[in-house]
Amino acid sequence: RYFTELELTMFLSRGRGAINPDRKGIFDISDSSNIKHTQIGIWDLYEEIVPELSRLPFYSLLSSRFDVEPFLELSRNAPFVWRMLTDILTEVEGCWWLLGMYVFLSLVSSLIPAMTLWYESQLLKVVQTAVDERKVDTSLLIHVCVGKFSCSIISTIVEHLRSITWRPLSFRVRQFYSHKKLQCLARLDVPTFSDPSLQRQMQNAFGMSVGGDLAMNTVMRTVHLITLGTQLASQLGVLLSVLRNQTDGPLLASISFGNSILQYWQMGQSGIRSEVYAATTRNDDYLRMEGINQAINSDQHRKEIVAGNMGKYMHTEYARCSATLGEAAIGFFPSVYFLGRRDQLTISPFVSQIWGELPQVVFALRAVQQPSSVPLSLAPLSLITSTTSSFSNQLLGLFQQGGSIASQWADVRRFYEILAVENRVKDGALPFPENQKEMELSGVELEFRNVSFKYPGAASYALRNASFRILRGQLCVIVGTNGSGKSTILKLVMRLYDVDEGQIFVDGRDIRTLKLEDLRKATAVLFQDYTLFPLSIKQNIALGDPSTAHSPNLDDVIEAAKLGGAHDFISKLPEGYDTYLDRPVKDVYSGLPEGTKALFGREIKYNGVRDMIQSGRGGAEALGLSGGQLQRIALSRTFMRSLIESQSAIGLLLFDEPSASLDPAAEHDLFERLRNLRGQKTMIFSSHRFGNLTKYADLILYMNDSSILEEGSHSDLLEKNGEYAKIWSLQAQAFL
Ligand SMILES: Nc1ncnc2c1ncn2[C@@H]1O[C@H](COP(=O)(O)OP(=O)(O)OP(=O)(O)O)[C@@H](O)[C@H]1O
Repeated sequence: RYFTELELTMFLSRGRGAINPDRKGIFDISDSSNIKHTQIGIWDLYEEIVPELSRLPFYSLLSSRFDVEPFLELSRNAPFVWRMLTDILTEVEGCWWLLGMYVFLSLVSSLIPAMTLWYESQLLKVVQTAVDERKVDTSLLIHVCVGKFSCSIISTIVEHLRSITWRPLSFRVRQFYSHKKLQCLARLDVPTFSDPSLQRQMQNAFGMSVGGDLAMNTVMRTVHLITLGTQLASQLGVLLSVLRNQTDGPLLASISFGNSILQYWQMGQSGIRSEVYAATTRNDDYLRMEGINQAINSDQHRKEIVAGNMGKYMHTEYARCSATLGEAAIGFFPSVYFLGRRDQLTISPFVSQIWGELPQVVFALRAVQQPSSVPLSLAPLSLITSTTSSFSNQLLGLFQQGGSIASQWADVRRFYEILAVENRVKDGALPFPENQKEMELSGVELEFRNVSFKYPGAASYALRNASFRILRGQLCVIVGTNGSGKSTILKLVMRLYDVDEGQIFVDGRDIRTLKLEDLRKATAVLFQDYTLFPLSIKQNIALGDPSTAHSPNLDDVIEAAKLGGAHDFISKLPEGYDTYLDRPVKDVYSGLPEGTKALFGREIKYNGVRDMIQSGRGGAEALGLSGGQLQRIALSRTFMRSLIESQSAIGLLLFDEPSASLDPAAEHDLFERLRNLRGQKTMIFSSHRFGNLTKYADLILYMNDSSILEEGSHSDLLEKNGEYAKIWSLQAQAFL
């Protein structure tokens, strides 16, 4: 229970020494020798204890416990980055030269700082000679000035060209990877997709954005790392050439360099130290505050809040909790930021400040000690300190980039792993049905043999030792109490999940041997927990038959809607079949509220935009459709594939509570239509209402507590005078 409450936040891209978040080992918060507990406001933070020195760059190389993990991690991820690069180069049109150009320009721009530095050193030389000898080397001065100006001009041109190349490159890569991501997700089955570990992996790899951002960021950061390396090498060259001619140069350079390291160390002082940490809060007031906050902000609860008069209470309660908590009423990261800092003054900023002054002091001391060896001007001192600090900044930049690139590369690996993830429900090899004509005319035969099934992660069975047989063309009704396993049977027939024990046979063949696509093509289903897509009503219905959904025949859609009892109300909507059930793209308006005259007396009206959108395709949201009306749209989608004469390539119809939101007259009509239209196709209904259908059923399965208790026809079961008969008479009495 404790762990499920934990907001487990692994190291994402916080820089420095990335550690593989899915590395083996246990993060056990009760292990106090490895995990440190800190209370920050209302939050309990559990951090893996890391050695203090590990915040130094390349600590792992220097320490006695040589830690190869970050390097292994990089080498493990490198092939995936390589694959991404080859994918971009080979599959994205025109990316060869765009990427080549981008890398080339980046390299050129990385050499410019060193060239500038070199010209600066030359300039200082000119100044020093002028001071020493009272004469100016004009040709060198002109040479240096031209060089410096050229550097600035080249740098501006290169930056411009880089941004010109970057735009199309980034656009194409983004588009390519968003397709790839969608394609990958579209193929995942139910248990694989809802697996929490895959969900977490997707969160890391996709984040809030599409894969394109990941790919483009990786390319950019990797190129940046390479150019940083070049920049560093070229600056080192300049630095060495400057140091070579200066007495005390190495001493001054190492003092400046030491200061940069100290600053880097200070940067890591505040906040969370370890890359593996978890934080949780069990503060009742805070939990309640957040609950109220979420309820007030989402439109899902508005009805209840208004009707139940809860607004005022929620507001006062929120204020009370907030007052009780005071400053601590904030989320985890702000808590770390505001409350986690140690307020006492530490020694290191003083040290760093004083250290910053050291080069000048050393220089002065040396001048006093050995006046003859020191030049008259301070030019070399300033050159050495500026060159060294620029160099050490680049070097520290490299350390930081090196750390965050590792986590970026890890995201690339996760991305490709998700692309390759295998569905849990394995495809079969046998085509289905063996005889299409026969199936269309007389349906399929279905048999469950000792089937038991648990939902992934669930503790108890949703279906236990179920055995039954439905012959071709039969109508089967599954009745039973809530949660008894009715919908589960239908989900297993669709092979959304695989059984844990026992077998299911379709036309005498094990369901696992059949091609999944064929099986699903031969079946039409309406789930109890159906969903409608944020697309137009026409597309929602047309998707019942994906093979024609890209340009559906409107007559077929209307016919399906008539069968589903939806046509009448759809045609009354202003946009008819083009009405969007939920607009997937929100319109954009400026921040000023409509009707306001705040803008220098001008009235704000957005009607123009709205009319424009509504007169176009896919207009207003179909807000205000009732539950029953939405169910009819879902029914029409099922009919789209199943009962239209021209497209009746199916042999099995599954309906899970198809009439739950329908009024009695509509329910009666629906059942009549279904019975007439199904012909000889096999049909299974799940329902907890008795009567309308059970009378006509060839087979009734009465379920309770995940098991089939009784089976037979209506008259068989009445004769048996068991549970079914009891409930039947209860319901019948209610109507008498
Ligand atoms: N996705 C799921 N994950 C875990 N458990 C589930 C899931 N779906 C259903 N269950 C559980 O499996 C059992 C059977 O559920 P099922 O939906 O088959 O019942 P049902 O008979 O159709 O109920 P109802 O009449 O309320 O629709 C229930 O105990 C339910 O809580």
